Amino acid sequence: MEKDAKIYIAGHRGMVGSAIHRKLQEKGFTNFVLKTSKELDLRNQQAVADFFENEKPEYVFLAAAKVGGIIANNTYRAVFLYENLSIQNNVIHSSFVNKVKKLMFLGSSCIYPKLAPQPLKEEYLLTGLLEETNEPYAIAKIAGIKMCESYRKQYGCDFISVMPTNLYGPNDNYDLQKSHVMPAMIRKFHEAKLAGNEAVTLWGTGSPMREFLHADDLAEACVFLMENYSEEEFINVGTGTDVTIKELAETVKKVVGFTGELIWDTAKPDGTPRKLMDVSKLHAKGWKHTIALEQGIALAYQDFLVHHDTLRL
Ligand SMILES: NC(=O)c1ccc[n+]([C@@H]2O[C@H](COP(=O)([O-])OP(=O)(O)OC[C@H]3O[C@@H](n4cnc5c(N)ncnc54)[C@H](OP(=O)(O)O)[C@@H]3O)[C@@H](O)[C@H]2O)c1
Ligand SMILES: C[C@@H]1O[C@H](OP(=O)(O)OP(=O)(O)OC[C@H]2O[C@@H](n3cnc4c(=O)[nH]c(N)nc43)[C@H](O)[C@@H]2O)[C@@H](O)[C@H](O)[C@@H]1O
Repeated sequence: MEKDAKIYIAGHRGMVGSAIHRKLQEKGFTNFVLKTSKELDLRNQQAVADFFENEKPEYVFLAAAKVGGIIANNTYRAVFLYENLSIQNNVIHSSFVNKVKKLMFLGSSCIYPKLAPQPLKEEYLLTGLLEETNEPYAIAKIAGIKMCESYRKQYGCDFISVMPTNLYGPNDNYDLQKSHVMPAMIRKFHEAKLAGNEAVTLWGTGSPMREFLHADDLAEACVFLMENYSEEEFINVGTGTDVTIKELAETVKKVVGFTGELIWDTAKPDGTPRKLMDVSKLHAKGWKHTIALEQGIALAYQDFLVHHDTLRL
């Protein structure tokens, strides 16, 4: 990517899009096209077609999506399927029509079968049944992977897909009904500490295992892969290590400084028992994460405190 190349970051106000924007600026890129969902609703096919025809971006990071934690995915199943399919279909097809030089589609580790062997190798895609709570979202993400693969095969487009593991960091969503586990824990422990509560209630049994990558690490990987990866097969992005949700809770509790008890609400779903990424392909390409989990949680908590008034709560 040339330093003055015209870059469109779809979803630049979200956690991932804003991290990619910061990383590109840090690396000296200057020419961005940025639109909020109010300015350009990516579900609207004609609006997206007009935008690409007028702006002619050269590079596209597709980080706009309907995103949420386990309960949001399970509750708004139709919304997650319809909106994600619409957004990605419109952006990927318009990128083809308007001869975008390169596009990156962001998927998620939930594309893998629920009971796939661990760690998850890229070749395990479509080898078994998906986790029930996020099947519609995962189906949309798999369709996005196949869009990029098919546009490359049929039309020769340089469209790549990256599959990030569970993420956290600045600009995360802290709405307790819709968020992922990390922002939920940060907010719950913080508010319980301030209120002097004796216990915090968390979801499920605490036994599932999850891998966590800081959004700034992901953004660095995305810029690296945009510049160094042009293969048909998608690529996993993660740390290669995971923790139980109980272990995560203990670490977040320590960082936030909450000293009370944990209550596990087992009426809430656990989701996939484990989804640890195999990151050997990414490491072989020359990229490795740098932010350790406890350090990353401290950074995220700091950001939560500083930007509390403007966060999605
Ligand atoms: N968070 C995770 O743990 C995680 C893990 C793996 C993969 N990912 C992937 O990373 C990508 C970004 O996720 P994120 O966590 O950054 O989500 P996020 O913070 O919720 O940001 C999503 C962004 O998408 C934009 N958007 C949503 N609907 C839109 C629409 N109809 N038109 C235009 N823009 C729209 C929103 O723009 P406005 O702010 O302007 O409304 C928002 O800023 C997604 O593809 C997600 O699947 C996330
Ligand atoms: C990355 C995303 O991961 C999502 O799966 P997934 O890791 O289970 O999503 P999370 O919502 O992060 O939940 C991870 C684990 O943490 C538990 N958990 C404990 N307390 C809480 C809490 O207060 N809030 C939340 N949200 N969880 C909590 C939850 O039951 C689950 O076992 C998928 O639904 C998406 O499709 C996407 O792939």
